[in-house]
Amino acid sequence: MRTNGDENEPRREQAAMGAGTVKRIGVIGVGEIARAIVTGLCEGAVAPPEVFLSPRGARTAAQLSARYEGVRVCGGNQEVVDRSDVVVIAVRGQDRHQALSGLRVDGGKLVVSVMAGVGADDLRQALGTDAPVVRAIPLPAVRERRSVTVTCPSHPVVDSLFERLGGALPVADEAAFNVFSALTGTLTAHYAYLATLASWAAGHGVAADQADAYVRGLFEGVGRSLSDGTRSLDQLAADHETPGGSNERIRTTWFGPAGSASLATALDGLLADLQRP
Ligand SMILES: NC(=O)C1=CN([C@@H]2O[C@H](COP(=O)(O)OP(=O)(O)OC[C@H]3O[C@@H](n4cnc5c(N)ncnc54)[C@H](OP(=O)(O)O)[C@@H]3O)[C@@H](O)[C@H]2O)C=CC1
Repeated sequence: MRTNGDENEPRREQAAMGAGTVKRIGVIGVGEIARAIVTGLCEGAVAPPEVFLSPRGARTAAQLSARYEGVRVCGGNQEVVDRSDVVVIAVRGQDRHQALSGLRVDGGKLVVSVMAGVGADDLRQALGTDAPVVRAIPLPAVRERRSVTVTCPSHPVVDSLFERLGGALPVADEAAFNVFSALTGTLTAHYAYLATLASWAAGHGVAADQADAYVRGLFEGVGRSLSDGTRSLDQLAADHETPGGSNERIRTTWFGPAGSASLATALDGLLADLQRP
């Protein structure tokens, strides 16, 4: 695994040169995460893969095929499978039966599922295939080839595919995979936290645009400090805190043991649901 940051520039260049082995990628379910994956693979790439898209969602598929030369929209999901070496399943979990029923996927294909909460066995059964099934957790920043994607099980072709999009983090089993999946469920709470800070400031008479810009700037700085892997997360917190000062006050009064426990309980509940067969 590699981390985000400027040290990744050579890797982005390598990605832009089209390094990697997958030549034909199919995508069933062309929504937001599919758009990010296809954009990351194709934008500025010298030798991007051929990409075959399902006819749904039509609007995004049409936009991607208009923008990138090697991207085509197929007449149906079976055609996507037939034309591809690697098939990415990117429908919502509840749509998988409709999207996959009746599909023939021979054992020579490689299936990559990005659906949250759908186990590999479940998917293999739904497809009635003995093709290898790899689960992955791409995030929207794969669009800029800046996000590490957790994969399970490790597969050289899939890992190299996600290396092109910012990095691959293969994990040993689906239990670990689900823990990482639960972590990704915390992202929008983070944005909501920032929005709450800005709105609190505006509520105290600060111009809303100034509050918004200031909060963004504060946390961009925090984000940059995370790329310093030599300091633990606890150390980073301590380094930002004066004993008895404002940060310690807010951390201990608002996010004390009860706050931590409440977050852990929410994560435990999410994990239990992700593990449910
Ligand atoms: N968004 C994210 O950040 C991430 C999402 N995921 C996972 O990716 C999956 C998709 O999420 P997301 O992209 O946000 O969802 P979207 O709703 O944006 O995209 C899902 C797409 O699936 C299409 N679809 C529905 N039924 C079929 C079908 N029968 N055949 C082909 N395509 C179909 C929909 O088409 P239509 O528009 O025509 O209904 C839609 O375009 C989910 O399982 C989610 O858990 C994983 C990691 C991150």
